[in-house]
Amino acid sequence: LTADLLINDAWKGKNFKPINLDSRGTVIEVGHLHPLLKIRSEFRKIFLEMGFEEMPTNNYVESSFWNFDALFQPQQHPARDAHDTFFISEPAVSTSFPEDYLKRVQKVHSEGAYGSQGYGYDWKIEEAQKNLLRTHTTAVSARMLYKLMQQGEFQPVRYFSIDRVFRNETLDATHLAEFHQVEGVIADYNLTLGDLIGTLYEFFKKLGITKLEFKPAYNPYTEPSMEIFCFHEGLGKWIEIGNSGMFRPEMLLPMGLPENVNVIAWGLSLERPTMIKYKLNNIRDLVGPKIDL
Ligand SMILES: COC[C@@H]1[C@H](c2ccc(C#Cc3ccccc3)cc2)[C@@H]2CN(C(=O)Nc3ccc(OC4CC4)cc3)C[C@@H](O)[C@@H](O)CN12
Repeated sequence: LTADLLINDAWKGKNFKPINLDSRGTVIEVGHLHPLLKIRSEFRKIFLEMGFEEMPTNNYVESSFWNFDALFQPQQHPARDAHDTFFISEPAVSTSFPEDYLKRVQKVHSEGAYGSQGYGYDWKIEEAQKNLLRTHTTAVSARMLYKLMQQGEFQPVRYFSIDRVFRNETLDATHLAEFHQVEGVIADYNLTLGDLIGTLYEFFKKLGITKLEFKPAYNPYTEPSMEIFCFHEGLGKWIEIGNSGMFRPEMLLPMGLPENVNVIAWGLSLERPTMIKYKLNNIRDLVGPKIDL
């Protein structure tokens, strides 16, 4: 039956086969959501359910100041080396920083402050000005905590972010030069390590993970720090599922946060849970060019 047959009633002389109401429509090849984006939506839903506000992470290029110095990460730390970090040649530097805050950061690194002896090195602004591809979304968490105190009186907040970070690492089956970091941050009065552990139990329970173990770890910007492990029933073994800690006073006090405010935070990647859920062994099956070698 066509439009022409309908126009001049020619259809009336034609024999049509009976309509088969049980037949299925033509299958139309449609698009699919990328697995990473599906898992990202799952994490976003969990954070929103827990009362977290999403941080603005749309700046892949960051200054060394916000990516490292603001986090009390010393300028000679190996992670700030070109072997681990992608530095940007154009624009090579950022030059506008909050003057008084920058001075407090310089002091806490070089001479020490707030009861901390600092690192005792000659802190250089040129090092802090170097632009890079952010190595963690914790740079955004630092910006948000500083901004919080610029808006007036401290108030408790819960922030989260899920976005790309870049590390100049050796590539292998499970590591690319970039991955998506998932990060949760809670700032409130008198938070303890118990609050961090309780929050982690609540967060991972929503992922169906209940058997957690914590191992002491080290991060330049958190003390204490803990690696997070879970017993994965499907894999039948303990696996590392993230890292966490309490931001150091040397990071928080220069921002102007009150002494009785603590900030707990944790991070994990988006790729690892996605690869496990979709039973992928090579990260290139998840991202990157489809090259059949
Ligand atoms: C250079 O590697 C960094 C990345 C990535 C990572 C590590 C640490 C942080 C962090 C942090 C942090 C700490 C303190 C304060 C703020 C942020 C973020 C991402 C994962 C972190 N990891 C990781 O995601 N593992 C993971 C997470 C979830 C998961 O779900 C399955 C259903 C059960 C499975 C696995 C652990 C390892 O994969 C690790 O080898 C690789 N890590």
